[in-house]
Parts: sequence; C-alpha cells; structure tokens
Amino acid sequence: MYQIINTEVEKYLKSLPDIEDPVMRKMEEYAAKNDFPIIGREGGKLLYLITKIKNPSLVVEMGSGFGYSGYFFAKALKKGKVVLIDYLDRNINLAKDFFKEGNLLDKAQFRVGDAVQIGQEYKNIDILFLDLEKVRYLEAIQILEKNLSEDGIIIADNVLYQGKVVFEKEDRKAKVLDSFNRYMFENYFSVILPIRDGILLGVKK
Ligand SMILES: C[S@@+](CC[C@H](N)C(=O)[O-])C[C@H]1O[C@@H](n2cnc3c(N)ncnc32)[C@H](O)[C@@H]1O
Repeated sequence: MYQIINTEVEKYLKSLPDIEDPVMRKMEEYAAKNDFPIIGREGGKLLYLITKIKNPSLVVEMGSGFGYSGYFFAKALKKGKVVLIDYLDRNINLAKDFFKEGNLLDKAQFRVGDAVQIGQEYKNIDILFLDLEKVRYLEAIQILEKNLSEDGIIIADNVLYQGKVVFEKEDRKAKVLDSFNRYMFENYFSVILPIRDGILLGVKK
C-alpha cells in the first residue's frame, strides 16, 4: 500500500472535531473487527455533503456492503431514497438492522444480487455510487450511464487503488481502474479527490 496523503496531514484531518452518531460508530467498529473495507469517515462525509448539495431523488449504490456508505446517503436525504445493492444476503440483512437502529429504513431500498444487473432497473439516477468489484467499474458505467438523470453525479471509490494505478501499472485491477479513470476523464467532467484510496466525482460534460 502506497501512501497517498502525508501521514501527519492525515493525522491532523482525523483529529478535527466530528459528528457523533452511535450507529455510525457501531458500524465502524464492526468494519474494524471484521476487516471489512468501508469508505471511512472522511469518504462518508463527502457522500453526505454531496447529497445535501444535490438534493437527489434517487441514489443507487453498487456494492453496499453492510450499509456504511449508504447510511451517509440516507442520513443526508431530504426526499427520495437510496438503493443499496450487494451480492450477499448477510451484508444486506446487517444493513437493514443498522438502518433500523438509525431510524433510516424509510429512506432506503435493499436489494440482493448483481449490482450491474439490478442497477439497470432504475432510471433517472441522480447519484450513482460505484463500490463493487474494481474490475467491473468500466463495464458498470458503460451500462448504467444511460440511466443517469440529466445532471446525474457519478461517485467511485478506490480509483487510486492504494496508489497502484501510479506505481504498479501492470497490476490487473490497477490497469482496469486506470482505463475507468481515463474513460471518466474523457467522457465526463471528472476529478479525483485523494481522500483515502481516491474518490472520483464526475458529471456529464
Ligand atoms: C468495498 S465493499 C462495500 C463497502 C461499502 N460501499 C461501504 O463503503 O460501506 C464492496 C461490496 O461490494 C459487493 N460486491 C462486489 N461486486 C458486486 C456486484 N457485482 N454486485 C453486488 N455486490 C457486489 C461485495 O459483496 C462487498 O460487500
């Protein structure tokens, strides 16, 4: 794993005062205990901010895990819903439990199955969040882009892939992510924020 942000800067960022939400904290503890990769507090707060600014009617998450990223979307939603999709029943059931505890069940829809397949059922997606298998990012956007609303936003996590897109260009996943990033920069107005593992934001040109 390569260091994307200077360690001291990262420490400073983590030391700033933060929101307290017992369910969020519980989810972070679950992730740490089970070594489950989540977008993390800074990434989650970015999802929250974008949702507040955008005021979307429909958010679709591809690869929801046990609901941590979805929780930030749901918490920020004023209207509409977030669709959480994951392959694993176990993850989605856990997400339902956490959402229930956070009183957010009415903001969410839970789906089990392949996110690329299920995602296609939704039209006019205002925020499409990609956090599924990295090798499927390019396929996912190419299939789902027609389902985005006019000013839809794409958010993709892990696009720097622990720095491997820069330092291990021959790595199979790094290659696919590099192709995805290039596609997003050519066809969309995109930026990559070096938060944690790299988060890409894109809108139609
Ligand atoms: C990195 S974890 C998701 C973390 C979550 N987004 C968060 O930040 O809290 C990736 C998840 O995607 C799921 N997944 C991977 N490929 C998928 C696919 N094609 N369809 C549905 N789920 C998928 C895995 O089961 C795993 O739970």
